[in-house]
Amino acid sequence: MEGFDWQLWKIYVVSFQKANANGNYSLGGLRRESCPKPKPNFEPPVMAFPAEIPWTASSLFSAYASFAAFMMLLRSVANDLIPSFVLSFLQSTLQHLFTPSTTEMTIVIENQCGGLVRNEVHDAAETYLRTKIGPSTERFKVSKTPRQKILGIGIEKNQAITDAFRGSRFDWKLVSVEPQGGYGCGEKTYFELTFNKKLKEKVLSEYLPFVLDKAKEIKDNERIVKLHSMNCPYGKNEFDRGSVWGSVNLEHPVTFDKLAMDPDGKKALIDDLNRFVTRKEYYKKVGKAWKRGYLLYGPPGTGKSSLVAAMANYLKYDIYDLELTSVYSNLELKKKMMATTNRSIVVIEDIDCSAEIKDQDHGIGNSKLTLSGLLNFIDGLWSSCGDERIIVFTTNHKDRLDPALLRPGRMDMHIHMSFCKNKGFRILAKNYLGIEDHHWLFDEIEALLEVVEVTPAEMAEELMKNEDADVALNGVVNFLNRRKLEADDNKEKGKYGDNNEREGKITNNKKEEGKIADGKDEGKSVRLGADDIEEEKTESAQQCRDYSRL
Ligand SMILES: Nc1ncnc2c1ncn2[C@@H]1O[C@H](COP(=O)(O)OP(=O)(O)OP(=O)(O)O)[C@@H](O)[C@H]1O
Repeated sequence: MEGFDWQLWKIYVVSFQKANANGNYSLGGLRRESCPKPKPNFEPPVMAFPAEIPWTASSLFSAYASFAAFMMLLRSVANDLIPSFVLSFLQSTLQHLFTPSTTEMTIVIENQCGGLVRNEVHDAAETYLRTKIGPSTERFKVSKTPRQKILGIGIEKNQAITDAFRGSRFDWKLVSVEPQGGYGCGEKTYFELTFNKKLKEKVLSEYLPFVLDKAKEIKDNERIVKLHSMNCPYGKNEFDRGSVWGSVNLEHPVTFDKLAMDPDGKKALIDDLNRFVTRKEYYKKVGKAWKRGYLLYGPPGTGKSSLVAAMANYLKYDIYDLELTSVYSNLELKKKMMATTNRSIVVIEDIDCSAEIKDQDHGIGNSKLTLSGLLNFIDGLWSSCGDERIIVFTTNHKDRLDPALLRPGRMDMHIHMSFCKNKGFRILAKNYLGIEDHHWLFDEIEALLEVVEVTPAEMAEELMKNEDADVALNGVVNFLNRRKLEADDNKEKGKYGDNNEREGKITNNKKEEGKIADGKDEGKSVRLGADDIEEEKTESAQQCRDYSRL
């Protein structure tokens, strides 16, 4: 046949034989001696294999070009003649037959669960995998907002991260898809989690729950605790927009181990908090709102406010400082309480004297703040507006509180913050002077503390006066001796010694008692204090826990 390249035909036939019969031929090095010799007198157009054909690079290239052209022709003929569903069936069957079966499986974790609801697994993976960025990671993100104290790091798109969990390997990849929709369509991201097929059950029942738990723990640790106040001097930030509260970051560095408290009492409180935060299902089961009330009582300067800050730092709960003197009606109280968030501590400080309720001259019901309004928020309204709430009342005079406030179920735990005693002093000496063990002045100081009443705040002030332990502790001894002499001289001036400030407070509170009595005479239910509470009765009714043994 004129113009037909028989040499190319030979290459085609040879390579075809190799692919099917796994013979001796290979495309890169054709062994011409293996080719069947053409029959004598063999002539085109019958297939011919000239015996001595030189195999050059150009002839190989021409062969490839001819083969490609032939395949294209075949394909277009097949497309024209064979129905498309038959073609796709053949295609998938061939693919199934020739694709080696993989041992791996991939889970796709999208950022949304449908609609606008965030996929918690995606968010948890994002948080968790940040901790897995290591030397093998090629790219990752770094950011910082003005409110952040430390740099935030994040996973970069298409970056693979490898994790190990209980002896198994897991490969993660963050994939980003350009938004398809119009304006307002955010970037869509998803994680691909690839693992051995055999681990499917382990992934669903162990690994992913582990990632969720771990992410929650990381978030909790990173959480910045906020102090919300009704009259926040710094105004409202972007998170408080539309809220009745303003907030600042709670910078109070106090922790439980820095607090001068009886160790047993401190442990009991920490155990109680730990139990509370893990009992979501329990509260649901018994049909109670997930809340807890604490009453902190004791003289000024014994650490009541510090204890609230320590609780907030420990739980990573925000604090809402509710000043009852600025709340004028039950309705206002309701609005303020509804604007608080879950996982928060609502503090009402000095409830005995701050609750100088301002009745309005006009109106009834919600137009004034009443004790029953407050109780309703603790038991009724509060119960229905949120989870994981803690309410703390502080008072210098527990005996002046209305028994209704102390009823079981309202204040679950009563904590007495008392004067500085030996164990409390040791904690302060460690905090302020770094004394871990013993100091030669400790015995003298501890003997004085048995007979002298000083608050932890006063003791802390003395300890801060000098960094040299000997000098500071000598100062403490002198201070305690002075106080002892003064107390001996002024025993008749009352149990707080000659502290004029305190006397003033007591006097004022006594004045207030008068007011309260007057209020009751007038039949008003608005005074939160009470001057006729029997301590014994209240204590026994409450099964009150007293942690005064400092
Ligand atoms: N128990 C304590 N342990 C450690 N430090 C304390 C303790 N009590 C008081 N202090 C120190 O005294 C300061 C004042 O204490 P704090 O305001 O917590 O007392 P308080 O009982 O709330 O007083 P008040 O009743 O006047 O509000 C604290 O900042 C802290 O430095």
